[in-house]
Amino acid sequence: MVSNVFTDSNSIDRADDSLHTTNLSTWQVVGRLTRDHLLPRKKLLLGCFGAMMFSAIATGSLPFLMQQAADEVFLGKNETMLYMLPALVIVMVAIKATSEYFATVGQAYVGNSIVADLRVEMFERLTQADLGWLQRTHSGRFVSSFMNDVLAIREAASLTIVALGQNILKVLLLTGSMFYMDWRLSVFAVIAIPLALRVLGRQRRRVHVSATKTFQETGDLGILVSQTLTGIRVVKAYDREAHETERARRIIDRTLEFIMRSVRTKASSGPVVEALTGVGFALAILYGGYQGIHGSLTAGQFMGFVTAAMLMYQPMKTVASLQTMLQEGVVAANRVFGIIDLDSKVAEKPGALPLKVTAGEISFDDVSFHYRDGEPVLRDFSLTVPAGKRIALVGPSGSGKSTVLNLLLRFYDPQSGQVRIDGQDITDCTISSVRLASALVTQEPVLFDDTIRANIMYGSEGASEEQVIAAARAAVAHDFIMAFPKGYDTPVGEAGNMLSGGQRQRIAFARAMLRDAPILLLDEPTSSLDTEAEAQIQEALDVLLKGRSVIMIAHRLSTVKKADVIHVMEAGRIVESGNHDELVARNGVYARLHRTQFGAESTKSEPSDPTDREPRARAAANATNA
Ligand SMILES: Nc1ncnc2c1ncn2[C@@H]1O[C@H](COP(=O)(O)OP(=O)(O)OP(=O)(O)O)[C@@H](O)[C@H]1O
Repeated sequence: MVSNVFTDSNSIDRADDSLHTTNLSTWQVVGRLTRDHLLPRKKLLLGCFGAMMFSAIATGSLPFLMQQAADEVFLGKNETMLYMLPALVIVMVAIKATSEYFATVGQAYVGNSIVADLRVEMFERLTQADLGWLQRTHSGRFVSSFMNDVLAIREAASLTIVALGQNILKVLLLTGSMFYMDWRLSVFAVIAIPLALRVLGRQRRRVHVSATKTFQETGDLGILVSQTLTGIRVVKAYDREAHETERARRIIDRTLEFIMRSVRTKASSGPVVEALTGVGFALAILYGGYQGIHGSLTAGQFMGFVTAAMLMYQPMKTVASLQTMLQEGVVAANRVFGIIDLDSKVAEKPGALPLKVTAGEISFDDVSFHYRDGEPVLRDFSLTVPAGKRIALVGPSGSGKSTVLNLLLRFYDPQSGQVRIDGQDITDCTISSVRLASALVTQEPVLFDDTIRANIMYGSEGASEEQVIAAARAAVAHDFIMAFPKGYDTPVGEAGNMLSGGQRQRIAFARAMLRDAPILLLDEPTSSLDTEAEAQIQEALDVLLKGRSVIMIAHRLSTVKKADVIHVMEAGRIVESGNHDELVARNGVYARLHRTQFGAESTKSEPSDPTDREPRARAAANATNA
């Protein structure tokens, strides 16, 4: 059954999961958690350990009190002790209870603050990670690390603290008292421990494998949930609900199987230690009893020893099975550290200075770039955008248009050549100053689940209410915003789904307007809209373009015509440049695109007449809405 589980062809194809995990051993993980997260909290930890020590001492004193009770009260008939011993027991139990309370709260605080630290570190790392790396990995995998992996690490950290602070101390104290009482008996009691450790080593490896699979499957479930909900319209339209549910069921079944493998192995580690040490314990009783009959061992000594041995077994079981119990935490930590340790390829040079934008001239000089080795995307690409001018990039799908914007925003750095803004190589400048120089408007407007105001102010947090309203007015958005009962405080819903496409795009324009960057990058902001919505945003687009250096990726004739120069890209190079009429007259790539891509919009009449595009745009819009 398990082998089927491993080889199920319906599992989700994980995008190179090994990329995101480190390969640290149990003790390396414990060492790193101790160094990075436990030692910085050493005062609190010392408090915890102090509380644990009191608890251990109080626990360790109980066998002695038992011994005294047997020897002094029962055999010695000592009445003073009859009253003293219960009082002492109450004091010790009170110390034990109080110190255990503080130890538990302190330990939970440490564990949960490690979770908080790791979540912040991962989030920071993810927001700074290279786009290429992020795009190769499904977001569900990251969500799973945030939700599940860190909790497993917390358990591992708690186990380590308890094992180190409480149980090891208890084991040492109780073993000390056992050896103090009778060393020969003690040797019998601990004789089987080395054998137990060997068996546990094998179990540790089994748990490690199951835990790895469990986390992968849990990540897959996250991916499946997120992609099913994102594509729910297509899932329903293609009648795939049952298929997706079946896929989810298989992943959930596999996860259950792997969890149960871990649980079975871990659950058996306690009994394994118990069975093996029980043999030693039986030998100790045999030897102790023999000594009681034939030797000098008193009943009190024997009872004290037996109490110490019994009290020692539970903490010893915990310490001995620690490696096995820690495996889930180790696997989870390797996944989390894989994210935290990630190096960005786009890095700031030491001593990088902020970009100084004077006029906003952009130039690409002999830029070559590839995402994957051996698959060039831009080849010796050169382009100049004079300050305040608008250029349009057109070209077949995959010709590298979006890549040009990616490089200008430093989402990636080119392998050779330079990208310059006002003569400064942007790889010599700080990343944030380069990104602040541009405002990006994407094909699909990106809105966050917040109010309209927050969405407009995204990236311009210091803006005043008047500035927000002015930006919205310029983007021809103010009137429709005010028509909502809550105005600017209207929530836009997940990804803005409570607004229409045209409204979303105008909010995105208002955001870019408020940002007021000297460079504007447009990734065909009208292509996802139908003709009516497109007509609504043309006016807003005209205001947005005014006075900026603009690179626009254009699929629509109406957008292309707003450019001063049109550059035609093919296979990572500019192959033609000019204005619309020149390029059509040349009868080259542009003319072909004009006929096939946006030319279809205009075959019936005047090319720039947007109403001629209606049937195609409607069809496209209907397809999107399907
Ligand atoms: N993150 C990525 N990793 C690997 N390859 C990529 C990545 N992004 C784009 N590519 C590849 O680079 C090439 C150029 O892509 P790009 O998105 O720049 O083209 P485009 O001209 O903007 O296309 P479209 O008009 O379809 O949006 C394509 O072959 C694409 O498959």
